[in-house]
Amino acid sequence: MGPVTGPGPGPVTGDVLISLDGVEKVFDVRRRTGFLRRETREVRAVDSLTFTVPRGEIVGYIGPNGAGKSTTIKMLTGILTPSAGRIRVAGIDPSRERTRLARRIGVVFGQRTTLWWDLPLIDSYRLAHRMYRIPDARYRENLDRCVELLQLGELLDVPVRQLSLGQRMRGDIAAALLHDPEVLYLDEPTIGLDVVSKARVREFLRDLNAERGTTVLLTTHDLTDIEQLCRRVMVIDHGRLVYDGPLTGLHEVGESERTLVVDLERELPPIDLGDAARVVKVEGPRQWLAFPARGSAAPLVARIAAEYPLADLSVREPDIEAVIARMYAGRPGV
Ligand SMILES: Nc1ncnc2c1ncn2[C@@H]1O[C@H](COP(=O)(O)OP(=O)(O)OP(=O)(O)O)[C@@H](O)[C@H]1O
Repeated sequence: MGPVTGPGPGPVTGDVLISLDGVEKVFDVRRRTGFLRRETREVRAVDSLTFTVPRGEIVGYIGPNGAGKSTTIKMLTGILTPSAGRIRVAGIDPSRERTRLARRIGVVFGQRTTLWWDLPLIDSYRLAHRMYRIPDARYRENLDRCVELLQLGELLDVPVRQLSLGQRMRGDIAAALLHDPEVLYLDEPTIGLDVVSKARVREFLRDLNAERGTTVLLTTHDLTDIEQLCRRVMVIDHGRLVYDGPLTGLHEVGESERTLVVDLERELPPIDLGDAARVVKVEGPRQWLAFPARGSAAPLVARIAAEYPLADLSVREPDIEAVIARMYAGRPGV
């Protein structure tokens, strides 16, 4: 079964920077089944994966734990070789020409750093300067820009191990960009960051994409990252692509619900709006009502205001994790 395709983001017209065609990755996992007996089991981490990403796009790549996201990114960087299928990134077969590809891509793994732990931050950048043979003027320009936009100025002489998580993450993002990569793979770039650091990282990525046209493939469990950065989302589950399209379309596929949070002037029995909405929670004078995401909140608000002593009210957008879960639930066998 192919992925569900949303109504956009429209046909791919720009040049294709990343392409996967029927890509598979199977791991042989050996397991002990007795004193001397071992059994080899196949884990199909990625299965029949086919998609393209045009230059300049920011794509969210999401799915539950163990879905195959990291395996895909490892194949796209050349760390892992596919068991079957064809991958091209900037015209290069990643597993065959990993070193040549390394000059064209940047990678940030949120859960581990590529920076030198005991050295001041600037030393990792100097090493990258030499390793990638970045022309001096370009290195200076890129470094200055990252230092300014990621606010690294006061951190350059601090050993990496002394940086906070958010500071280190900004340091890692800069390290991935000094050699002007055309593609940036980001695996959980905002994990563990506070709200302010998250916002800073997102703003930086938006600017980078707008000004330099850097293509970004973003893996995250923080769906606000996706909402704020990506027009297109790919959802993977059990190694297969199950959705490819805009985020709004994902809501529709998931037939999700929005929530009205209603504060009444006093505690009352659950609000009754018939089939239009249903009460999912009551806590004192506050009630939560779920209604279809596609519907408008306005008539519901009007009815509540007319029939109940209303003190305050707000609308909550669907939790996208829930949308995805619902989507899987509705598609047995994917
Ligand atoms: N080196 C490996 N050897 C054996 N199995 C592996 C290996 N790497 C990944 N897997 C398996 O492949 C499947 C996909 O794993 P992967 O790490 O790609 O998922 P993920 O979507 O990145 O998950 P998460 O969100 O938890 O990081 C899982 O079942 C995992 O156990």
